[in-house]
Amino acid sequence: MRRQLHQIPEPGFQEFKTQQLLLDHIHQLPQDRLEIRTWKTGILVKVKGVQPRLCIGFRADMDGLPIEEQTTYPFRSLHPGFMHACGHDLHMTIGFGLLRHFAEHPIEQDLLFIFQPAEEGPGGALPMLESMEFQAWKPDLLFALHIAPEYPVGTIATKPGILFANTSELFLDLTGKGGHAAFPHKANDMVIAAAHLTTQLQTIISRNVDPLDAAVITIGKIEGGSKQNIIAEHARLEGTIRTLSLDSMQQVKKRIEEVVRGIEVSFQCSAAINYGSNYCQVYNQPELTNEFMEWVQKETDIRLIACKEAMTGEDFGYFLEQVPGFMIWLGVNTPYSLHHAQIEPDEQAISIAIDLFSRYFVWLSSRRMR
Ligand SMILES: CC(=O)N[C@@H](CCC[C@H](N)C(=O)O)C(=O)O
Repeated sequence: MRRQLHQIPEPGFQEFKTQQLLLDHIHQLPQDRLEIRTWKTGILVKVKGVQPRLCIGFRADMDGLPIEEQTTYPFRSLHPGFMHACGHDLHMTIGFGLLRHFAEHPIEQDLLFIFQPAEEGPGGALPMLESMEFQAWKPDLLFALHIAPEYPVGTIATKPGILFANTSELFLDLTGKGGHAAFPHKANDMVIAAAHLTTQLQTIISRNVDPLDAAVITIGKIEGGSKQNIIAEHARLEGTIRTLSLDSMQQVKKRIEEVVRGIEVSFQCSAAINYGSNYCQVYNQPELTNEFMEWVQKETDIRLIACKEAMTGEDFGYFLEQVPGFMIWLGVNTPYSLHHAQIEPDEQAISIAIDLFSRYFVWLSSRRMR
């Protein structure tokens, strides 16, 4: 299933084939305890418990990334320019594996499996959370995982409290006066303005943010100009801001606005700032997370790492604002990072995660019954 999903990566809110493939598999399961709803390109599946007193949820994200795949896989992406380079194909397969397990072996409690679109952007969690479909089935506890290239298979990592950062997308459009390459004094070159802006943005991190309160600005894409001998009238920078505190997010945005105003003056151009979508931090409910970490150490052979927080973003944070739960990293042992065209996560991690969460849900279910 992971390999089928890997071949059809789709951008956020366009996960049509992904949704259909998941639905085809879900419809093949024993249906007597299942209730299935779709929401946009997402899916919610409830597994009715034997004597339910609460509902335990698991969320998997569904979208791919605009990356041209360069893996050695025989099952490479069939969608040119798109790739599952953030492990959502594994996340969905693990979600489905858990769903299949509990459709065949129901437990006391109700379970909710959430297949959520658009995690990479513009963010499916918040609108899904607000939807009638989700609110009608809102779980009492909710869990998720994310693959971690740097950890060996058989390892998980997590921590109570903040796990992932606050994020904001960043889009900057610079407009000046184009012209002939030979007459720079008669134009306002937006390639030069973009180059200065890119480096000045980094001084916000190094000079304006408390070094003990981590923040990141990454410009991942620059576009500008149309030909080598034409001075560019327009340039566009696309990036993302990450901060551990909301105060730093506000401070960074304020400084970006000041730096951009300076660029307008020094390069005699106009600039537009758009912050795109924002995600709140992923905050693991401390009691539940500590309890889970103790349980893993006592009851499983999994190697547990008490990790530090990371500057990754995840719209799962919005779910955790409303429902207690946590997220963990799942070791998949690959030398390439998330969002890299050559990432090849070890598929053995899939069954390890299914086994881990199925045992945890059974334990949680009987424990919460007492
Ligand atoms: C786990 C992961 O890689 N998540 C993404 C979330 C992206 C949020 C948004 N589109 C942004 O770029 O700010 C990440 O890049 O951390």
